[in-house]
Amino acid sequence: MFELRRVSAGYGGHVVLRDVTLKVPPGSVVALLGANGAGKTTLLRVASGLVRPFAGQLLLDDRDVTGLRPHRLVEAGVCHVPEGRGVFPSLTVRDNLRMHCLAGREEEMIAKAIDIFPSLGRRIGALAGTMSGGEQQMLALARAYIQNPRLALLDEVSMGLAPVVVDEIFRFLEILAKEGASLLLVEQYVTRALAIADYVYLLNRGEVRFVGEPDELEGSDIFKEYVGVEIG
Ligand SMILES: Nc1ncnc2c1ncn2[C@@H]1O[C@H](COP(=O)(O)OP(=O)(O)OP(=O)(O)O)[C@@H](O)[C@H]1O
Repeated sequence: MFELRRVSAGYGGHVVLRDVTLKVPPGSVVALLGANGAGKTTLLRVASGLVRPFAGQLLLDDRDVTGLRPHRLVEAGVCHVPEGRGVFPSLTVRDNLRMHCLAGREEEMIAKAIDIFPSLGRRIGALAGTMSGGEQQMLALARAYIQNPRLALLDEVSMGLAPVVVDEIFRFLEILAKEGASLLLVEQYVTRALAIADYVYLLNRGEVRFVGEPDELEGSDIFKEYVGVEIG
């Protein structure tokens, strides 16, 4: 179980998250929804150790991991696929993948990446920056996948991509979850996120306004109230 317990966080003196409690049970998919600026990206940054909370705790299997450096959280199985992907454009696909491989297991782990996204195999020697947005996103996801994450933090991973690529990415997310990873998913395609989610959190101005199962949200006006549009 991964948990943010009563977390407040932000940047400098600017408070973005206020007293946020959020739980990601083992093997579950949690969708984190909210309007632009609600604090979703900040919450993922807190979860991966990039932003240190002002108050509150991060717990991983009841162990207090608050204040651990990001690489320690990676070692504990927390993988962050950030907004903007974070791939290195001037490195090849192979070298982007190699940076996330364990010593001595490079070939096996790269094969695993190609197996899940065959198009990466066809571009293995290409510079990442020369690939399409969809291929770069697949590379970012493959880097997380080959590390066998226990918790994947996924920030708008389908943003700006063609529908056929979005389909492939959602198929991948289902495989990732079936293989046992927990997912914390920030996603603009709300209906698609709800279709694979076990639980939903709705964030508004840095506070949690709703926690429940997707069915409960679909039947209520609360999404429209805080996000300003109907679910769709
Ligand atoms: N590095 C930063 N320094 C200062 N303020 C920031 C920084 N990043 C985000 N903010 C502010 O924090 C607030 C929440 O931003 P955040 O990106 O977490 O929201 P979000 O829900 O992910 O929004 P979006 O859907 O637009 O990405 C906003 O007011 C934003 O301007």
